[in-house]
Amino acid sequence: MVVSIEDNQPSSSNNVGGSDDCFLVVELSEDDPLFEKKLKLLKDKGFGPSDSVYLQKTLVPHSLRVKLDALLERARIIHLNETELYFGASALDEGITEEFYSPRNELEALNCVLSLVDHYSGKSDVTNASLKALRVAIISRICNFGNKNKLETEIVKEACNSEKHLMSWAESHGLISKLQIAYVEGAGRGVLATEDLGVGDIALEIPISVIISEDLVYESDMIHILEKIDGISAETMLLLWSMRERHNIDSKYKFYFDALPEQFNTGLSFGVEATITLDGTLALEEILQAKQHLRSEYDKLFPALSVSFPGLFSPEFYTWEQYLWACELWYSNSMKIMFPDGKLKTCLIPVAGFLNHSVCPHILHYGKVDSVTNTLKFPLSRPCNRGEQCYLSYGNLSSSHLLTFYGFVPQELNPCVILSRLIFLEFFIDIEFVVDIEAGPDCSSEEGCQDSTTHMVRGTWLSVLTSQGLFYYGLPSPLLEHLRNAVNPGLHTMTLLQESLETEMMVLDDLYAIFDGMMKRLDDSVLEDRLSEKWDVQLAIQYKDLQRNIVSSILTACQAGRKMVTHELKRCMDEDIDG
Ligand SMILES: C[S@@+](CC[C@H](N)C(=O)[O-])C[C@H]1O[C@@H](n2cnc3c(N)ncnc32)[C@H](O)[C@@H]1O
Repeated sequence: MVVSIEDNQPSSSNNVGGSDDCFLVVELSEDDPLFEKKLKLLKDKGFGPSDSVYLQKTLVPHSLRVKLDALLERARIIHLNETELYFGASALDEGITEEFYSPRNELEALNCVLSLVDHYSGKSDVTNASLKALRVAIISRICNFGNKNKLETEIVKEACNSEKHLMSWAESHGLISKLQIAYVEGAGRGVLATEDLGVGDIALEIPISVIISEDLVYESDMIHILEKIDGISAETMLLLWSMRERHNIDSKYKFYFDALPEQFNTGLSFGVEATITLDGTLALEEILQAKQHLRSEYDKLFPALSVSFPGLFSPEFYTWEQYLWACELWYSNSMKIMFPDGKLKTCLIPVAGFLNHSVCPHILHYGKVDSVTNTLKFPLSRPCNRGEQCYLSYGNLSSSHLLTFYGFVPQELNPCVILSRLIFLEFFIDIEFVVDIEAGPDCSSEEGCQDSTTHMVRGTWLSVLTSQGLFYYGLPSPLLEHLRNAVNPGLHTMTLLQESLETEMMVLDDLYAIFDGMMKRLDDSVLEDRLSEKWDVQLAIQYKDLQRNIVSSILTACQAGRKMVTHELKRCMDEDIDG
């Protein structure tokens, strides 16, 4: 995505003038992997790939709001990720005017427009008063948005010595932090703002000298053995390096390793009972496959390496359990960082590794080392008040992925927020899951075949109906389209004619059957005292509850749809009889 500014002054022909007037352009980059889909969406809304929004020198508040909305509408589409695009498109196709697609997308869009304004305002010869007013309006929207999506954090206890030592060590290497570590309810450690932080403030600035990257393996005595292993990745080398370094009392990173938990409690460590509890869910397959894959990777390396090089790969440090621990560490704590040499490396980042995940994060833009300061900066995209927990987004990850590799189930958004908006899109990643449905005959011709074979659904909680009433039911259009095509490949336009309605009924019946089968597999055996269960069983129950809620809301949507279609079919037939 490119955000650009058009410096051209308006020509006299378009009847605007004055050297302090300006154009702001939100531009869709042709390099965007989702370019075609976003372009279509932009066009559907009557926009182009790089529309200019003209800003007069001064604007009355109402006009300013209109301009900001115009910029935001485009910026939202340009910043959609694949999942948001999938669901967002359905709402737009059906004429639902959506306030926003997801908290992350809204913050991206607001920050994109903000950077546009800041870039333009930074020009020494610009004295456009509207730019200043626009900036104030954007910041105010960001603050309001953040306040609506605020998550309360319950502090369990202060940081322990291991975390305090890590902080002091990192500071001695140049860390600048406006955050402090604490134990928070439900997420182990987290970080809290030590002062009121505003948009653009740097919450953390981490010198690269404390970052753990593949460079350390290349400098280590292991490298001459590791580089002889056919096809070994930098990540696997790091995994093996960290398994030994963890026990090295002279390690430069001792304070980092000392502050890591003995056990990570992700889905990869689930015991038998928790695994059984997951029966019928999508996460079960993901966990079993991931574990099987890791075990086969381990078996390729061990005990062979320990037998051949016991000095480097001591058997006591390279057990399967310790390998799994290192996998969990890297899956749940690593970040991909771009270094000044242009290389993208998977890294462990002391202190930043205490940032927990949220769908409405404070930090959106990080991940590129500043080549001037040789530091990694974590700037805020929305304010974080003193004492408030500061969050990051771990990315566009499904709930089964979060369970498997991070060991938590995302929390639903506040139900009041949901009800007040009466729309399903906000649920986004929290309740999304993937259903494999056999690909339609035309899928091979479409770009990104994965899209065509994998469909996503999410709970609607409320059945959303469009102004047209039919053919939507709060379910994503790409999924409905796919099923329509499978049921009746010749049918191209949806009308209220009998053939369309019968197709619709079959689609809804198929969907109902799929999800009804899924619901039956998600038995709801109530566990009397959940808190007395082990951590993994509790987590599995939480995940299963979430899945059940989603499936239940989809079944409700299907039922409501079937009722409507039955009604329309009856009307259609009555009209036929009446002639
Ligand atoms: C990068 S670490 C964050 C620091 C971590 N809380 C700790 O105590 O070290 C990622 C881990 O934090 C926990 N976590 C992160 N976000 C969470 C959330 N929203 N809810 C619950 N746990 C979360 C999970 O255990 C996850 O594997």
